[in-house]
Amino acid sequence: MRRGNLFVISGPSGAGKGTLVARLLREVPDCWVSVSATTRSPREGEQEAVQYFFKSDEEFDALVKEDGLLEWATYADHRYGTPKSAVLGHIAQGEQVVLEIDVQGAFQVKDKLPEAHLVFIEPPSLIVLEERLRGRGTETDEVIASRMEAAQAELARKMEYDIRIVNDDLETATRQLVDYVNEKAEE
Ligand SMILES: Nc1nc2c(ncn2[C@@H]2O[C@H](COP(=O)(O)OP(=O)(O)O)[C@@H](O)[C@H]2O)c(=O)[nH]1
Ligand SMILES: Nc1ncnc2c1ncn2[C@@H]1O[C@H](COP(=O)(O)OP(=O)(O)O)[C@@H](O)[C@H]1O
Repeated sequence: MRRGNLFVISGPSGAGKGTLVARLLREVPDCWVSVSATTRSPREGEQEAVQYFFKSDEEFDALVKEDGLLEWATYADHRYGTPKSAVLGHIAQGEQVVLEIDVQGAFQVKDKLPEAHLVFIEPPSLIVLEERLRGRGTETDEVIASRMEAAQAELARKMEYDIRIVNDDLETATRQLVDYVNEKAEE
């Protein structure tokens, strides 16, 4: 059994985090991805406890109050947080635990668990990022504008991460992510 590790994956909305994490899961058998709690509404096709645990504001308040979250942050008018006990349990079982969370949350995790490995997924350019967000077809123009604004602030912190992966060619980016996780798991 390999030693358990924590990987935090951040990057602007539309950079390809979800796509890369899905591919990582297929390639690394001892990998487990945390499901976050959020106050945003489900998108078409999203299911409770699969993409997120969808919460009302009151339910999210209760999670914060009972110290049930490893970290939480407000992103584009909604709150998102990582359920703590599942994450710690899976690391203790020797798994490669992945959090797909925003930049604010990533540094909260690093403060609490300094051994966490921070991975930043970069788009090839802001133009490509906007094309991908539009191409995904899940957000209104207003939401896309607010995510493009958030992207600038996120990209400004990329040098604080342990590794940056530019998601231009999907195969190349997948390989870089899989190799990084396997390398750390074997250290
Ligand atoms: N801090 C924090 N951020 C999260 C969490 N879950 C998701 N996020 C981030 O919230 C942002 C918006 O996520 P989402 O609404 O699913 O949009 P998407 O990333 O464009 O698919 C992204 O940057 C996610 O990485 C969490 O538990 N904590
Ligand atoms: N390397 C890539 N080349 C082209 N399109 C991509 C690439 N990676 C992801 N995409 C597409 O870009 C969109 C955003 O990707 P997604 O994984 O949802 O981003 P995020 O989770 O970071 O918000 C999706 O439609 C996805 O299929």
